[in-house]
Amino acid sequence: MTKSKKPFSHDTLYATEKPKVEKFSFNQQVVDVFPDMINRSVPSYQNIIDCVGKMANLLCNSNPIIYDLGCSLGNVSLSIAKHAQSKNPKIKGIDNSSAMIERCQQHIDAFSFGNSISLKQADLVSVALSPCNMVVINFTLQFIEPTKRQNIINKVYRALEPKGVFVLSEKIELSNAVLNNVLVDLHHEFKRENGYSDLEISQKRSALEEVMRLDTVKIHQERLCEAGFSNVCVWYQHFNFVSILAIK
Ligand SMILES: Nc1ncnc2c1ncn2[C@@H]1O[C@H](C[S@+](CC[C@H]([NH3+])C(=O)[O-])CC(=O)[O-])[C@@H](O)[C@H]1O
Ligand SMILES: O=C(O)C(=O)Cc1ccccc1
Repeated sequence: MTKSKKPFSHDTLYATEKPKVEKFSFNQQVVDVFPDMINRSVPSYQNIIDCVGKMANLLCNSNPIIYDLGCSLGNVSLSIAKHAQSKNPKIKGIDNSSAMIERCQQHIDAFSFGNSISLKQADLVSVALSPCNMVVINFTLQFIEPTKRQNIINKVYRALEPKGVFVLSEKIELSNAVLNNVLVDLHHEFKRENGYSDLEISQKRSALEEVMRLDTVKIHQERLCEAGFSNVCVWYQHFNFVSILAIK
């Protein structure tokens, strides 16, 4: 029997007070509200998605192989398929959440780009990457245990062909506590403006505490340098959300 395609819902996961806030996980409940949650929680999310598609078109030659690591519902993959259509990309989306991958496949099937995107359920820590021309990790490294991050970046570097493109987007923290608090407050204000209450903001913050560990931009740059990247810049920042471009 085919699964019914439930429409996505408004995110109210943390709207009522919980006796105990469980650790955040990318389960079915999160998948069902994911588009609403990510757009209302990540400043300039849609703009970053569009720009990454345009970068693929600008920076890749014909027939590129492109990884979307931590693909969720495939928004990066779909943006690349759309903006870089004339380059005939072969896009590989990977995510370790079975609920996400299943819904991502339905989402991609609804578009006509299905034959350029293939999906796989796997953990970024252990998955092997084939030779490729571009890798995107959009807001996913932050969910991986910090001690395992360098190996993933090394693996990306080794898989990329010369002139290969790496886009790494992350929520960050600043080592300067005064400035860090300002950016955190600005982000919370962004969430309030998008309809989240103080209770929702604080319960989600507790849920994410052990699951999402943030690095500074300096740590990210050092990891990229350690892996071998010599061309690295921050190409986008909105509050405490950044996107870094590295070219091999
Ligand atoms: N170890 C892991 N291995 C593979 N996937 C993982 C792992 N840990 C977490 N994930 C997956 O990483 C994704 C993070 S969301 C990415 C948004 C997307 N890139 C987007 O541009 O829409 C970001 C967010 O929700 O803030 C989820 O789908 C997890 O299942
Ligand atoms: O919601 C937040 O506060 C965030 O930091 C971003 C986020 C977005 C979606 C899932 C997990 C974290």
